[in-house]
Amino acid sequence: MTDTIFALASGAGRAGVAIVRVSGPDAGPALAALAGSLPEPRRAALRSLNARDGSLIDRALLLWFPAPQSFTGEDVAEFHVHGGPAVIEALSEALIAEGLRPAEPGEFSRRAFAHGQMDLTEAEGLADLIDAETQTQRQQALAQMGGALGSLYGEWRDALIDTLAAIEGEIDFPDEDDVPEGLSERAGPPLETLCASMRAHLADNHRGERVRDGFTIAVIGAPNAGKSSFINYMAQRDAAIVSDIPGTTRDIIEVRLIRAGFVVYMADTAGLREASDVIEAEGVRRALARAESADMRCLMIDVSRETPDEAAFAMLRPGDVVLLNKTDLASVDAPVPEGVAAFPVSVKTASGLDAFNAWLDRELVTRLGGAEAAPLSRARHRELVQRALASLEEALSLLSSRPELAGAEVNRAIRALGELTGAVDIEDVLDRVFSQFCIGK
Ligand SMILES: Nc1nc2c(ncn2[C@@H]2O[C@H](COP(=O)(O)OP(=O)(O)OP(=O)(O)O)[C@@H](O)[C@H]2O)c(=O)[nH]1
Ligand SMILES: [K+]
Ligand SMILES: [Mg+2]
Repeated sequence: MTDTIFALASGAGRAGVAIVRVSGPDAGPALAALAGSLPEPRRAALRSLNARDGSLIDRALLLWFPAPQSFTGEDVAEFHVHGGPAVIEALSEALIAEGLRPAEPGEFSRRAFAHGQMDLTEAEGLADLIDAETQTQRQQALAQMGGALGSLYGEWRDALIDTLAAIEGEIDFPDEDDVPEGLSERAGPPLETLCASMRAHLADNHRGERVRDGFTIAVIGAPNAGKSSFINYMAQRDAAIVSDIPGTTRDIIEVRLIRAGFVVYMADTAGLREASDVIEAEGVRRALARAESADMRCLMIDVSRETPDEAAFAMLRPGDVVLLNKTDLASVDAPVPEGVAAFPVSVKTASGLDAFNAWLDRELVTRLGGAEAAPLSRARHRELVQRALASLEEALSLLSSRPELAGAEVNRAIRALGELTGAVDIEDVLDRVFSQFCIGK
């Protein structure tokens, strides 16, 4: 017997209205117990809510969605009450008295998924939409919630099931005359086509994941170059300690920015030099690791003290940027590596920073923008598509020599695609996906 669950579906805190959502077989009886009787399905009704002892909880607007026409596919009731913490507490107590229990994170969406109201990628899109803080995140989440990604993966999976049938037919009823060439001719081209589609799907420069999770920039350079001063300027607050003592920053200090409609995480790092103690050495190690993993490196150079050198530039990749800082103290005309942008700036006077910011915004739009929302938005999707692709490449190489092994590889790919949409029921995958939701979703 399924539990009946409830949760605050609107935001916590004081508000004009709070919505408490209930889902499960006892939703109707609980609603009737509190409101006196069930309102008409899908029509708002204003009623008094009373606790078991007859005391008034609140006057509320009620909605009753009998299964299956509801968000979860179960019987669902919605209580629109006044949004004070005491009202919500009293209503929660009354619902618990009716035998209901508070929902776990993501439990409503998980039930919707279990009742076929949405596939896994759509559920993820819904979670992303609720978390969306930028317009690009919102557009991407809406596209995914609309089923764009799920239907693509579903089409791939259907095509593979057909191909698998062809391969298995060949294994079970080998035609002496045309094995193995016949199979390669029939199953080869569709597999090649699918591999090409998957490769194209993966070759998106991680655009969707960057939009969803943020674009990362590591600010690196020698001690006292002005990295922390720069981070503070970008964040418009004193996020990192600035001092004239070289080696001030040891830990990585990350600030979150919204630029050109994209979430950007900019990391201040320890100045790079021969460390004077173990703590600084750890700071330098972390700085180098962050520089390695970031989407962009921003090398800061104090032009009043250093001439830019090969060793510092060696950390940069095309698309990275050099800030030639402290131009209020000295002027500079240094060559930078091919493909790397450079800006003479003074963090102290803010000179040159507008030009840098304009460049950064343009870069973000070029790298992450696009006429259409990127379909692939999570590392989970990328890993599974990669897994499916690897199996299909293996299958292609085995098709003519070992069709039964090729069939097993195609099966693996089908399973990976099934994991993407939730077509194959894997409890731990579902646990992982839905536990990232917050309560009330
Ligand atoms: N004149 C001048 N001084 C600057 C400028 N930018 C930063 N400074 C100064 O340079 C010194 C070092 O600045 P920080 O921001 O702490 O440098 P950092 O690169 O973070 O240093 P570490 O954390 O020690 O690696 C401070 O005294 C800053 O006030 C600038 O554009 N012009
Ligand atoms: K410093
Ligand atoms: Mg610093």
